[in-house]
Amino acid sequence: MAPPTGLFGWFSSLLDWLRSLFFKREMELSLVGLNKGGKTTFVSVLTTGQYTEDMIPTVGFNMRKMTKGGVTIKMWDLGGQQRFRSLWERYCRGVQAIVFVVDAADADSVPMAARELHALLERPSLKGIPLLVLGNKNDLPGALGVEQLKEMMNLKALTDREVCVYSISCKRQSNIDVTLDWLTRHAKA
Ligand SMILES: Nc1nc2c(ncn2[C@@H]2O[C@H](COP(=O)(O)OP(=O)(O)OP(=O)(O)O)[C@@H](O)[C@H]2O)c(=O)[nH]1
Ligand SMILES: [Mg+2]
Repeated sequence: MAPPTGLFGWFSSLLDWLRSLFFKREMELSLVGLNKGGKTTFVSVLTTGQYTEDMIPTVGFNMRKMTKGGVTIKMWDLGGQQRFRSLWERYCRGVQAIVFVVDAADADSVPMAARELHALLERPSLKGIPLLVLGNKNDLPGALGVEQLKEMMNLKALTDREVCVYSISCKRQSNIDVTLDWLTRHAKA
């Protein structure tokens, strides 16, 4: 971790540290979404702080763990290719949040992403689990914004759970901090 600068930075790291001593919490989340959306890249940015260009498609799934402000986050990073989508439901059961990553710069893929999302969330085993939709690759020209994604993916129809949407870029590391804040707020007490 980079040393904090100034008194405020020092004080806030101290608070983080104290919080982590007294309030250890954990959470489990699953990352789903069509292939090439950027799920594995997102996990890599969160855990290493580095953006790497040459990701290989996920076969089956990967599991990664990280700790942030006393919250241990266990992440199931699932393969998005057609043949792995039948695994999603099993790995989403019992998690504190489902994170659905969309390639916001590939508008043609959004209807298919929306179909897969709604089909997944119809499963009774996943009832009520909070959903975070990440419109990734907002560094690319023409990337869809939050309102466009809400509309195109018919997110208004999801009324039985908390739904949040952020526009992010793993490449520019934009909005990664607010995403991580949302996640840690959903840890088990
Ligand atoms: N421009 C841009 N490209 C990105 C961004 N995030 C990821 N990519 C690229 O998108 C491609 C796919 O990324 P992955 O992380 O492998 O996607 P995935 O969702 O894990 O794909 P599967 O494992 O097949 O489901 C890679 O070439 C990444 O470099 C981003 O924020 N901006
Ligand atoms: Mg992947």
